[in-house]
Amino acid sequence: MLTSNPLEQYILPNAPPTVYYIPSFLTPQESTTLLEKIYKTPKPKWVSLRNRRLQNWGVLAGHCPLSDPLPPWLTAIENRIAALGIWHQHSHANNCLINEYLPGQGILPHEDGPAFHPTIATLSLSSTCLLQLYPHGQTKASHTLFLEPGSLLVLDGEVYRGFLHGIPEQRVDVLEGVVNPVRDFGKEGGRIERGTRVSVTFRVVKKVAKVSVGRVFGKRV
Ligand SMILES: O=C(O)CCC(=O)C(=O)O
Ligand SMILES: [Fe+2]
Repeated sequence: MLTSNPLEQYILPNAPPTVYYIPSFLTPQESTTLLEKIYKTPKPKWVSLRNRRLQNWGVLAGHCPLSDPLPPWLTAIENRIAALGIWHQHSHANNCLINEYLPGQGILPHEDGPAFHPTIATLSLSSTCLLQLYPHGQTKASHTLFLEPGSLLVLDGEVYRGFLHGIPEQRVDVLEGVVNPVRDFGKEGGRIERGTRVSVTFRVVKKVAKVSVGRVFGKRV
């Protein structure tokens, strides 16, 4: 079948619009290089939280978009992602959040919120995990995705705005009703042990609102 948009073949039809999942987006060499760079980063760059640790690169929400470019090793991989055309009018991401989860760690259901353009692109490295979607106001997940190392997941539009996403804090994932193909990782009901997983999430921090000249000095002109 001819499709006008090469990304269309990666849409998950059983997920809310629009989830793209590309299983082997990274080559093994790209994955290795990315992990080496992440672990070579000086220790103070890591921020430790209760259930994961993270590095935040590029523009931070509320900061000037020109303030802090991504480092070249992230720009190289972002260029590959941007070539898919996922950032719409923005053309490139300007923020990258790197999360490291030990087995049993995860991230509670949350939304990334209005500070970002409503598209997220996440690379998974080193371990598989489940990512669950929760319609706003519901505590039960409506959709479960299986993320394998080397994959790229893109959440765009309605699924970004109308759903929370979370990674269950568990050491073993059970393949139950997963909405994307799990290939040779297991069958329905199969159990998969988590290893240490690293995710690399690119986003576009929206332009900070311009402060009017008259208000800079605390009064209107
Ligand atoms: O690790 C992931 O795949 C998701 C990370 C995430 O949702 C976040 O940092 O906001
Ligand atoms: Fe998130």
